[in-house]
Parts: sequence; structure tokens; C-alpha cells
Amino acid sequence: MTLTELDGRLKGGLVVSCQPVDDGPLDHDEVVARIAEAALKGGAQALRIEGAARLAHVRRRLPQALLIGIVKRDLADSPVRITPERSDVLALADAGADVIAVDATDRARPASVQALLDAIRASGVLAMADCATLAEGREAARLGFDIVGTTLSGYTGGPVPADPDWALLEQLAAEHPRVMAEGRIHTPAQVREALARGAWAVTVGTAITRTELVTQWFAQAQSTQS
Ligand SMILES: CC(=O)N[C@H](C=O)[C@@H](O)[C@H](O)[C@H](O)COP(=O)(O)O
Repeated sequence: MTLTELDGRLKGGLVVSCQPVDDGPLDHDEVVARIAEAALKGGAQALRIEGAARLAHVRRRLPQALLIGIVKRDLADSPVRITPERSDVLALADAGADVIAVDATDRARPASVQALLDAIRASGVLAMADCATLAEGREAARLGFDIVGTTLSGYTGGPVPADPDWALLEQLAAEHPRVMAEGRIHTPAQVREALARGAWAVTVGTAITRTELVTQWFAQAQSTQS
């Protein structure tokens, strides 16, 4: 896919991250494929899918869908979880990802961000950098990532904030044409706000595809009433 095609399909649009709660009742390839199909019917322009085998399954079911692929793995010697290795990139490309997202944080890691980007480029797909800070976003843009995301802001140490990182979004959007607002965007009003603050596109996960957590939000509201 060319960048012009990517812009035509996703600029100003919504990505639904279809990552159910790990080991929960929705954490099955076919269930995720159906959630993904439902998200497209609801108006999503793209889907973020975790796992190469799962992405291949979704690709078979939804041949035309724009798929952003990641692999999440817990490593013994690095806090990097999202697409940490070259082999993850190759597996996602083989599975049919249009875009591959990698952790682009400045942390101890098994493969450099440059090496991951090189593997993505060699596979002929587009590249997204999941960042936590302005410096990381700048470095990702300098390396040549097509999309820079706020994905990891709030997740590299300390308590996780309640709100999206609007400041990081605005700072990145001032410098880069394709900034994905991602992370803790839970309402339609926040999607509008992200676009107003300069996001190129917006990814929503938990609020659409983690039923247990969304139910907890409502259930806790009920229990604080009584
Ligand atoms: C930090 C991390 O591992 N983020 C992950 C990245 O793929 C997912 O767990 C998030 O659900 C996704 O980024 C969407 O965000 P939210 O679920 O807040 O709408």
C-alpha cells in the first residue's frame, strides 16, 4: 500500500484495536475476526490485531480490511512487549498485515528500532512507531516511520494516567503528518478532541473490545450508588 492510499483510507478515521482481555472468553481467533467484522460494519476504517496467526485468520475472513499488526510478547530481559523482534515483523508481514507497529521506546531491547524498521521496509509494508515521549516520536519520524503513535505514553513507568496524553499528541502532530492518537481514548467526544488536536487518525481499543473492563466501569458505578 502506498502512503497516498493509506491517507485515502485512514486519514481522519477510526482504528478499532481488537485485543480482548488475555485468556478471557473473547480471546479466540474466530471471535476476534467477528469483533473485527462488527467494528467495520460500525464504521471503523482499520483494525489493530495482535498475533501473527490471529492476523492471518482475520485476513482470511476480511480480505479487504486495512490491518495494523502487532505481536505482544513478554521477554525476560526487556520491558519491550510490542513486536520486539525481527522474526515478529516477518511473521506479521507473512500473515498479511498492511501496517506493522513496533515499540519505538528508548528502552533496553532485543532488536534496535532501526533494525525493526529495516525489516518492515524489506517486507514491503508500512511502519508505525508506538511511542511514549516526544523524543521517541521525533526519533521515529527521523528514522522514517510512516505513522507515529502516542500508544505507549503512560505505560513505561509510574501510575497509568486516566486521560489520553493530549500534550504529546499536540506536540507530535505539530511536527509529523501522520500521528495516531492511541491510548485511553474511551468516548466519541475524546475521538473528536483527538482529531481537533491534530491526530491524523484515532485508535480505540478497550472501550470497544474489552467487554470485561467496560462492564466493570458500569458495574462499579452501580456499586458506588448503593
Ligand atoms: C500499552 C499497550 O500495551 N497498548 C496496547 C497496544 O496495542 C493495547 O493494549 C491497547 O489496548 C491499545 O493501544 C489501545 O488503547 P486503549 O485500549 O487504551 O484504547
